[in-house]
Amino acid sequence: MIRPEDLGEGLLTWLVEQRWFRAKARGATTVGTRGATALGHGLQHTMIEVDSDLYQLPLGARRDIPDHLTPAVITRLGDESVYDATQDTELMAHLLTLLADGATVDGLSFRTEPGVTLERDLRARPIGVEQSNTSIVYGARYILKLYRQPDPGPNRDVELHRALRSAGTPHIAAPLGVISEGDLVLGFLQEFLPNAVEGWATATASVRDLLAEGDLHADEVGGDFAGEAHRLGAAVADVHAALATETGTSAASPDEVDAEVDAMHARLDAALSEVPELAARERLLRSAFDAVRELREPLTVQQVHGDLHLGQVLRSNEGWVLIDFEGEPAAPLERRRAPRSPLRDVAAMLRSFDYAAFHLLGGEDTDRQLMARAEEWSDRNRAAFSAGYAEVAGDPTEQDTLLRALELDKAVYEVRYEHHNRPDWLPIPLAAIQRWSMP
Ligand SMILES: Nc1ncnc2c1ncn2[C@@H]1O[C@H](COP(=O)(O)OP(=O)(O)O)[C@@H](O)[C@H]1O
Ligand SMILES: O=P(O)(O)O[C@H]1O[C@H](CO)[C@@H](O[C@H]2O[C@H](CO)[C@@H](O)[C@H](O)[C@H]2O)[C@H](O)[C@H]1O
Repeated sequence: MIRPEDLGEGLLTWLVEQRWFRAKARGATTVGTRGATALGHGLQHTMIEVDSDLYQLPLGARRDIPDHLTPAVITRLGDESVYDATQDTELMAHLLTLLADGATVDGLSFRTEPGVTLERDLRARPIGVEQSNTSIVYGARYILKLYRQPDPGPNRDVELHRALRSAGTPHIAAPLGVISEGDLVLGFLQEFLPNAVEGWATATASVRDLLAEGDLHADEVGGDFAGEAHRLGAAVADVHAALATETGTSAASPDEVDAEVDAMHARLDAALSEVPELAARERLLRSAFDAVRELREPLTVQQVHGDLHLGQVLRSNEGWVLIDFEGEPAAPLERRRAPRSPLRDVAAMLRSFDYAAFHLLGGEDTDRQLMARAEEWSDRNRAAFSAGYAEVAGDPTEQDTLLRALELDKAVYEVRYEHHNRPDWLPIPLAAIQRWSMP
């Protein structure tokens, strides 16, 4: 068995470089083993505790490392290189076999969903996209997501996919199997959509088309996205309706509404302390949040996606599919599981249209004509999305006070997110907040 403690500084240095390692600012100082299971074929499943956080780290070790595995090497131990096994196609193929067998190895169980029989011997490949976890694709049939920092208890991604599957919505990738250890869900196998394209890629291609055509309007260029935006709105509304049927809805009490508004103010406080440029808009933001306290209609809450944006929707041959129901990254488990207004997802997607429209333009001295075009694209697609949503689950624009507060709250969240992760993109949410404040 490989003991992570024996990998020393090499492991600590490697960990902080991984996209999925969450405590980057704090760094990694100590590593301990919380579980190690030999799964056969040289694959070792390992749970490590880095300082006080639990991570999943499948490991492999070889004397001679083939070229394609060199980037996965963590460090050397004796005469072997120890590496991240998620990048080893042979070892990952073995995981599919364990799932197909319904195996149990020590405490780890590999189970398919009821009625699912898996195809075996499919070629495994790491998906190789930027993501918070690590996913492996099998043939063109399945995708397995290994949660890098699994939460104890029911896994929201799995539970909500199961609920949506049972409601029969076509707007998800079917759940096919789960790898777990006790109450920790470690892996989730789903149908892979081979020809699907991320919403962000198609939307931003459309924006590029428009910006390249200085004289044409958004509805005149070849890559107009409004039809897709409309269908996406309807798909999100269908998912909300299905979640409401399967997991219920309730009316938030006045105290709960107050708590929600207090949380918006608290997020703003945190953002203000890090990004002083926001101070000029503080009054506008606080009054938009407080307006929610005065709403007359009861606030309906239910399970929602929780982290919706154009990178979380795929356009498949059959239509739009929503993925990744884990909820807002980095939010505490309780907050991710709590029922929320479905307008949170709507607001988040509206923000995403704004991002897609403006992400190419950057700072303040941008060409006015291009800014006007981007705004036109954003308005057109936001309206189309809302209209598509309205056809299935009620018009979100009729709740404009709530929608405005939720969009601004999301923009404040994005200010912090960009400040920490992509400072070059900070002007996008800042400029959006600035535009709102204009008459
Ligand atoms: N069912 C699927 N079919 C095809 N591609 C998928 C599927 N699910 C996810 N993907 C691809 O994998 C990427 C990461 O998936 P996601 O569930 O968002 O992982 P993470 O939680 O790590 O961000 C997505 O952006 C998408 O490109
Ligand atoms: O995809 P994640 O679940 O990790 O979500 C986080 O990262 C997103 C960026 O990858 C971030 O989304 C923001 O940028 C998107 C463009 O890259 C844009 O479409 C979104 O509207 C915007 O919020 C998301 O906020 C964050 O939680």
